[in-house]
Amino acid sequence: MTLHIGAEPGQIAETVLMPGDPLRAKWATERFLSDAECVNQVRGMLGYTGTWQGHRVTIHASGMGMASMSIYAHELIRDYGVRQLIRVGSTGAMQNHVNMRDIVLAQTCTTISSPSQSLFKEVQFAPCADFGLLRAAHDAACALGVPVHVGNIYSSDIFYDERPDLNAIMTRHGILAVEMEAAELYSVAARFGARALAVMTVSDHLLKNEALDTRAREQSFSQMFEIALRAAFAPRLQQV
Ligand SMILES: O=P(O)(O)O[C@H]1O[C@H](CO)[C@@H](O)[C@H]1O
Ligand SMILES: O=c1cc[nH]c(=O)[nH]1
Repeated sequence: MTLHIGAEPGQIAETVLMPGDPLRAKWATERFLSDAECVNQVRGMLGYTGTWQGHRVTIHASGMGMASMSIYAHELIRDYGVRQLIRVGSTGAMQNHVNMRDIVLAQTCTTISSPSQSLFKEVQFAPCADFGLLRAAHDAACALGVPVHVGNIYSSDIFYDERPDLNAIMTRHGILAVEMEAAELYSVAARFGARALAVMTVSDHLLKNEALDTRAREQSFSQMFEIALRAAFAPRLQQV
């Protein structure tokens, strides 16, 4: 047990999928995993371990925001020996060519504040995805015929943003979409030598003012989970 995770040693798999929403973790477990057991309920941050096509995997929520992600990624890697972490989240598109429900793979993340900044100070660290996971996720999306975009995203620590000028700068510089966890996930994974990737579904469009409802965000992102699971267990990665 850690301060925030109630699982016993060995109850968490080396691969963890991390949705922000605990109820998305429950939904995805019921849909994708066999022989699943609930391994964490502390603070309602649900985590489940089971198998997908014979591979052991944990689906554990991160909560919203980089402060919350930072705690779970840290404890999962440091205390439970997790080796690869894939965020499975929703995101808001910032480009016209990115459409609702498209998949966004975060190659790198831009941020103006994150928990890791207290460590980096004047260093402008560039959090980036594990290339093997990124390539495997892109392959999986293409094989499934899902529209997919790979590039820079904006990890913000504010959902109700009062800085439209900032969003405009991000859009001008080609940033695909905004979300609230990936930069910190990549930074913590880098610190501990683990692999990380963020696979996201476009749930909102900042330029077109479109949005999915709450139920869709919780229970309709099956392609995103399929892509994340295929990427995690792509045959090539077993040899790493
Ligand atoms: O749907 P999740 O994975 O929670 O991701 C996005 O949704 C939340 C905001 O509504 C933030 O956590 C953001 O990153
Ligand atoms: O607009 C959005 C949509 C999802 N997540 C965010 O952080 N922002």
